[in-house]
Parts: sequence; C-alpha cells; structure tokens
Amino acid sequence: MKENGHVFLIGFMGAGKSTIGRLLADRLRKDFIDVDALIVQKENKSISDIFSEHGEAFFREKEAAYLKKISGGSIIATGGGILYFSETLEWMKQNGTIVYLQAPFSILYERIFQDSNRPLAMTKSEASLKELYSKRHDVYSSAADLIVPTDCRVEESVDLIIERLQKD
Ligand SMILES: Nc1ncnc2c1ncn2[C@@H]1O[C@H](COP(=O)(O)OP(=O)(O)OP(=O)(O)O)[C@@H](O)[C@H]1O
Ligand SMILES: O=C(O)C1=C[C@@H](O)[C@@H](O)[C@H](O)C1
Ligand SMILES: [Mg+2]
Repeated sequence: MKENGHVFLIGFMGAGKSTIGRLLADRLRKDFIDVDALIVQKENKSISDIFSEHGEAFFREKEAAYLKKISGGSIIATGGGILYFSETLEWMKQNGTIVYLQAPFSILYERIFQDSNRPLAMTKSEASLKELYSKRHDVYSSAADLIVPTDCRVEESVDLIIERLQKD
C-alpha cells in the first residue's frame, strides 16, 4: 500500500465497492468515502435524477472533480464509470493503489438488475450491460494494481485485499 495514498476500489456495478470499502476502512482504521454517495450529498439529488436532469457527461465531470478533493489515505469506493476520463486514471495511479473487484457478469447481473439506484442497470438490456461489462473488464484489468475476486463471501474478499495490500 502506498504511504499516505488512497485505496481506490474499482469495478462494475454490484462488484462490491461500497460493501467492501466500508468493511475495509473499519479493518484498516481509515476513512471511507463512497464517491456515489458524495455526489448525491453535494448535489442534493439522487444519481438517477442527476442522470435524467443533467445527463451522464455532467455526472462524470462531477465524479472526477469530487474524487480529486478527497483528503489523502482514504478507502474510496468509486463509481463503476470512474475511468470514463483517461486523465482520471493517471491521477489515481499517482495518488494510491487501484484494486479491481472482479466477479463474473452473471453474478453481477443478479445483484444489480432492477435496482432503481443504478440508472444504467435500469435503462440497459441484459445484452448491452454484458457488452459494457466486457469493455470495462479490459479497462479495469489494465488499470489495476491488484485484482480481487468478489464471487465469494464478503469477508474472504476483504481478507484477501488486506493480505495483498500489505505485500504491495
Ligand atoms: N464477496 C463479496 N464482495 C462484495 N459484495 C458481495 C460479495 N458477495 C456478495 N456481495 C453482495 O453484492 C452486493 C454488492 O453491492 P455494492 O453496492 O457493494 O456494489 P458496488 O460495486 O458498490 O456497486 P455500484 O457500482 O452500483 O455502486 C451487496 O449486496 C453485497 O452484499
Ligand atoms: O457503472 C456506472 O457507470 C455507474 C455506476 C454507479 O456506481 C454510479 O456511479 C452510476 O450509476 C454510474
Ligand atoms: Mg457502490
């Protein structure tokens, strides 16, 4: 783990970034920030309302801007689309360790489908979500310092991240 650096959890919707982030922060005694929740709080609107009122590009700009304001050494659950801007990835590489939470599409689909808090999952068909998953899988994999499976018990994923961060 980089000294004073953040731990960025990346991965597709339902991969467990929010769930794992909270537990990881407790175990490592660090602050936990969920970028999705931060945007909702700062903009005082739900993610779905931001998407429908201002569009996806507006959401992505806010996401990148709020991410960069988080103070050092936090555990950060990013949004699934955080790598939308390549410049954000460069910033993340310089400011912490990037952990890709990975699970097969079929498992993630079961976790996210019909969840009204995830506008992309609500508006896209299973086939187009699968296509998005495949594209993102390549981007997340090449961005990651560590890849950790989340198609297991939550505690196993958390233990694995801690073990690998200590070696990193
Ligand atoms: N090993 C695991 N790690 C993480 N989450 C798991 C695991 N096994 C089951 N889950 C479940 O999967 C769901 C993951 O949802 P969560 O909201 O944490 O995902 P997310 O990556 O933050 O999604 P989003 O990008 O939409 O915010 C939770 O309901 C959690 O309990
Ligand atoms: O995968 C995505 O593009 C998104 C995931 C969510 O975490 C939110 O950031 C938003 O719904 C977009
Ligand atoms: Mg989340």
